[in-house]
Amino acid sequence: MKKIGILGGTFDPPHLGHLLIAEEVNHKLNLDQVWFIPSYEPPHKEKSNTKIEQRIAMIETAIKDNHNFSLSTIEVDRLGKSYTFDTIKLLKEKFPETMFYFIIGADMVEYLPKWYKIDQLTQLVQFVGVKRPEYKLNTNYPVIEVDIPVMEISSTMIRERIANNQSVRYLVPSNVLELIKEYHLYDGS
Ligand SMILES: Nc1ncnc2c1ncn2[C@@H]1O[C@H](COP(=O)(O)OP(=O)(O)OP(=O)(O)O)[C@@H](O)[C@H]1O
Ligand SMILES: O=C(O)c1ccc[n+]([C@@H]2O[C@H](COP(=O)([O-])O)[C@@H](O)[C@H]2O)c1
Repeated sequence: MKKIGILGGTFDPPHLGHLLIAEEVNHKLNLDQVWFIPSYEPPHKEKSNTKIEQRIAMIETAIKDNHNFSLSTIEVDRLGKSYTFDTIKLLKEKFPETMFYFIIGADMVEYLPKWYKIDQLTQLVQFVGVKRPEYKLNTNYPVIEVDIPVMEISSTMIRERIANNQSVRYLVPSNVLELIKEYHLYDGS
């Protein structure tokens, strides 16, 4: 049976935290691949101001040098709110022989009780939780913990630093930074 990790997210923009958690989980759980799945419309937060094409382009460039990583546009193709239950159901139909591991940071672990059809979802997918500053990983839901070097990086932090004219070098991959500049993202222009 194939083992595929999924990192779902808004990726506005993708940063080194995303890449490191995908890499660590991929290695520690011996996965075949990790698929990055950008949400079209996040289920629980404001729709991103960044065009979906630009979020996709940033993910593609961020992951292109890692042959274990790939992009899936399954949620973008579906449009509407991107509930994980709908995505996993579709993936299980398309790939019945694959075991899916859904990777989430501790902020999302804390939020699990509010996920759409969470009790059914935990029957379909194995959640994998990773530490994140200021959030707790302990939960009553079945979540495997994978140890990672904890990183205080978020997309919010990247957007705020750019808006305040601070450097984000070494917080996002350099090719993502080039795209951020090309698209004039987050700088108020
Ligand atoms: N530094 C990090 N450490 C651990 N998990 C992270 C980190 N950054 C993001 N994640 C996890 O990656 C997934 C996708 O995150 P997302 O794309 O929303 O980024 P974010 O940094 O949380 O964004 P924002 O600040 O805009 O809310 C989520 O499960 C989130 O918990
Ligand atoms: O399905 C839900 O109810 C649900 C609620 C919160 C988050 N998620 C998913 O969790 C992933 C991380 O969310 P986010 O907002 O941090 O990008 C992303 O794939 C979301 O679609 C899913």
